[in-house]
Amino acid sequence: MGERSPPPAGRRTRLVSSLVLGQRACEVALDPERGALEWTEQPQPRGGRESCAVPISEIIAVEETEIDKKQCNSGKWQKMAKPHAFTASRPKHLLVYINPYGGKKQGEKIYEQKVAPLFSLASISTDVIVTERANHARDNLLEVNLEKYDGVVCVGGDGMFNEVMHGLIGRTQKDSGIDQNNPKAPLVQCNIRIGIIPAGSTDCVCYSTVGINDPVTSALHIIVGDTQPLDVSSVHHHDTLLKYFVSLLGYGFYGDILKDSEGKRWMGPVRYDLSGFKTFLSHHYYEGTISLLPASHAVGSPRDKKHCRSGCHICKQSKQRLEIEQKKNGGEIKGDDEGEWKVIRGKFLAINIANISCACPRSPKGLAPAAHLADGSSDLILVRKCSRFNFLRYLIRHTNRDDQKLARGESWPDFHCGMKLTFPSKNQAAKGVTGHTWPCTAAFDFSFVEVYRIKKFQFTSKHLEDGDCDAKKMQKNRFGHFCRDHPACCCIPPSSTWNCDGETLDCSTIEVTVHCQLMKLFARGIERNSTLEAVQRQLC
Ligand SMILES: CCCCCCCCCCCCC/C=C/[C@@H](O)[C@H](COP(=O)(O)O)NC(=O)CCCCCCCCCCCCCCC
Ligand SMILES: Nc1ncnc2c1ncn2[C@@H]1O[C@H](COP(=O)(O)OP(=O)(O)O)[C@@H](O)[C@H]1O
Ligand SMILES: [Ca+2]
Repeated sequence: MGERSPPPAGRRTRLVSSLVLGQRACEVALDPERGALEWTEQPQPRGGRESCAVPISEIIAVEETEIDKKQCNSGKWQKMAKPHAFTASRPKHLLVYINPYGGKKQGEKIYEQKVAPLFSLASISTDVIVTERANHARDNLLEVNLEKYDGVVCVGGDGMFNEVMHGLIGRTQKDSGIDQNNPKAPLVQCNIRIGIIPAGSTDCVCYSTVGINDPVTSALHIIVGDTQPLDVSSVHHHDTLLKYFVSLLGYGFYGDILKDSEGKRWMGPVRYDLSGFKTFLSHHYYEGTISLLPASHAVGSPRDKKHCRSGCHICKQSKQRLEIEQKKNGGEIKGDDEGEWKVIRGKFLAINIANISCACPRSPKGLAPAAHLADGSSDLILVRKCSRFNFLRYLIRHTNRDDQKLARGESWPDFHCGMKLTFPSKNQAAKGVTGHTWPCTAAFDFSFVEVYRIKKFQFTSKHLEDGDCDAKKMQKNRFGHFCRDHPACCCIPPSSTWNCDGETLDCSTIEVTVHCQLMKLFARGIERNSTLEAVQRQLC
């Protein structure tokens, strides 16, 4: 570095130099206008030169090599004094919790092999705690001195993330004198960021906020200090806080899968498939009453085709709204009870509340593809009693992967309804073919599925409304032939359990409130795949 080309009038100096990358000579430029480091290969004899650029804010470390090998330590790269000081928002000290039993039990290995070397390269110091029991991380966070850390990292799945989040939310409310058991209490935002290194069974929070469950990608988001605000919902039973959740609160299908899978943890992530198959066959439905308060402030609907992406303007609007409200109320965020409650009674196979899309490798678009990470609302999905065949059609639509790249002339089979999506070849395009019909793959396009964007929710199971279990009915159901609706089982379970970020809740009667942007993650949301989204827009 060092050579200067004269700056054009009104522009800042562009530093240009030559660099040897392996055997190839490159021209390297530091462009202050674009805030990027660019390098271009010197033209090859047979033509063609490749150009690359990296934003300065995303450079992890700068290292120097000595030209005179005698002077250097066996030719090793030398670290500069402050290689991490590229932007102010980068963490320098992190507190790391590893669940050694999450997912395929690879948490410690993933951290040691893939993450720790990157943290060290970026000069991040860490205190690492390998958990010894469930709730170890949560309890530790309630008393540890957090002031010395710039963030907390959890290595594990959604359950582990949920635990760390409880520790931080609990700590923040305790320090501010807020009673978490009061469902109407204005909660105080947590300013310390959480980074998730995926090493669990579903990794839905990581996948939905980063776009992939890859430990290295997550580590890089932590290192460069990305910030992604996140909605959190609280679940109360009368005046007792049961839990907070970020991904899914599910009753019926997902509650039953979780309950069944609890004893199969030794199997690892496959436990969910096995319990899923079993739960699918049992085909239980549950009766109850739902009350919901629509998210009148929310822009958009659960059926939108425009999904929450990096820099989402809907989430930005929510942030502005929140800041105005905080200024008005002296820093507090008051619960918003405005609007008219809607009451729905019925028999449901599944009641799902998704705070975020709930995208994960099993369902790349998620249960609620249009849900936003930080808009202060959740998407409520009600799947009413229907045939097994229809429920299977609904489930299969979640496996849709239409966010993958498609090359010209390539198609991918849509086994859901027997149609194929094809990106037109150049010849076809020249003849005006824009692509085959976009298949009808929305999981919500069924008469037995309803969706709502909500800010509050209540549920009471029918058997509790009726004054609990009718003894005669329960006795009758001991004999399979009395069980008309469930020929394959010997009793109708009166109620299911709630699956709350992968943990079961003991109460079925609950009250849910969405807390806009209560947490912050080291992430930046899912980045746009411009090529693909352009194709989709063309075809739709
Ligand atoms: C026929 C195939 C149908 C596949 C349907 C896939 C839908 C997947 C939706 C997943 C939503 C996940 C929401 C996130 C929940 C997590 O927070 C939570 C905790 O995660 P952690 O273990 O990492 O701590 N994970 C879970 O609750 C697990 C959800 C289990 C989803 C597996 C569902 C498999 C269903 C298989 C049905 C088989 C039907 C076969 C019929 C012939
Ligand atoms: N050392 C430990 N022993 C047992 N359970 C633990 C330990 N550390 C964390 N847990 C609990 O394990 C549960 C599941 O962890 P998670 O990392 O989400 O794995 P998975 O994705 O496989 O469910 C969480 O609820 C967490 O509280
Ligand atoms: Ca949301």
